[in-house]
Amino acid sequence: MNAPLPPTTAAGRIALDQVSIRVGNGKDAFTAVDRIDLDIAPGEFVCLLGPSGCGKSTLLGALAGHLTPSAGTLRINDGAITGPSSERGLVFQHHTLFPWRRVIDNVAFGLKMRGIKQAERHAAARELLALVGLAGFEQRYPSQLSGGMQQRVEIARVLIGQPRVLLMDEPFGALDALTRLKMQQLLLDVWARFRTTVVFVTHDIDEALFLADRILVMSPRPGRIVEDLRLPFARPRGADLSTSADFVALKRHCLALLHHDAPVPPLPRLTPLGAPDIRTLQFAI
Ligand SMILES: Nc1ncnc2c1ncn2[C@@H]1O[C@H](COP(=O)(O)OP(=O)(O)OP(=O)(O)O)[C@@H](O)[C@H]1O
Repeated sequence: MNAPLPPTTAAGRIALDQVSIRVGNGKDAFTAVDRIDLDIAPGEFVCLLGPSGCGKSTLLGALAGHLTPSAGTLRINDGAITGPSSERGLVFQHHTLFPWRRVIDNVAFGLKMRGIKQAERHAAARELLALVGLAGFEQRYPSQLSGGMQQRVEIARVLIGQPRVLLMDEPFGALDALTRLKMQQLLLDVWARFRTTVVFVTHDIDEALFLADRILVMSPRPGRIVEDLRLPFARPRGADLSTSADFVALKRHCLALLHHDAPVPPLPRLTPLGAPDIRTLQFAI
C-alpha cells in the first residue's frame, strides 16, 4: 500500500459553468441553485456562506455527485462529475460512523473495502487518529466518545481515502462553541498538511472568516453567488484573529450582505497581516 497520507500536491481543481439545480417534483419543482460560475484552485479553502435554504447543501450535493444539475457543467480536474467518487470526501454535521465498530475499524473501513490487509490498514488508521489528536482511543466505540471526538474520527475516516476534495456540510454545527473553535483549529492544521481542496458550508460568518481563503456569499433562494470575497489574513491563524479590526470589518460587511434589507457598507481599507493586500478582495457581482 502507498503511504496513507495524501500527497500535498494532490490536484483538486473544481470548475462550475452556469450550474443550475432544480429540486422537488412536478408543480412543486423549483430552482434551488441558479447559474453558478466558479473556479476553485487546487488546495484552496472555500466557504459557502448564505442564509438557511439558499441552496448551499444542494450545491455541495452536486459536487459530491449525489445530485445532477439541471443545466451547466460541473468538473473536477477536468473530468465531469457523474456520480459519487472516493476522490471527494464528505463530512456532515452528524457523523456516519458504524456504532458497532471500534474507532480504528471505522477509520480503516475504506481500506478494508479496497482489500488492504489488517496490519496495514490499522497502521494507516493509527497515523490519522494521532493526527486528529485521538491516539489512545483506537479501541473505543463511537458512543464512548464526545461529539467533537466523533467528528475527529469522521475526518480521519474520510482522509484515509486520500480525497482530492473535502466537502464539508456544517461539520461543526452540532458542537458546543468551545469544541467548535478547537475543531476549526484542528481542521486548519490538518488542511495545512494535506492541502486538500476544501468546500465548507456554513452560516456562521466567524467560522467562514476564520477558516477560508475565500468566502462565496450566496443570495436567498434561488442561490446565486453574490460576492466572491478573498480574505487577506495570513496563515497560520490563531484565536486572536477574530478580534482584529480587519476581521470585525469583514464580519460587518458579510452581515450586511446576508441581511438583504440593509445597505452593504463599502469595504473598509484593510491592513493585511501579510501579502496579499486589499486588491485581492474581488467581487463577482
Ligand atoms: N429533494 C428536495 N426536494 C424538495 N426541496 C428540496 C430538496 N432539497 C432541498 N430542497 C429545498 O431547496 C432549498 C435549498 O435547500 P438547501 O438544503 O440546499 O439549503 P441550505 O442553504 O443548505 O440550507 P440550511 O443552511 O438551512 O441547511 C430549500 O428550500 C430546501 O427546502
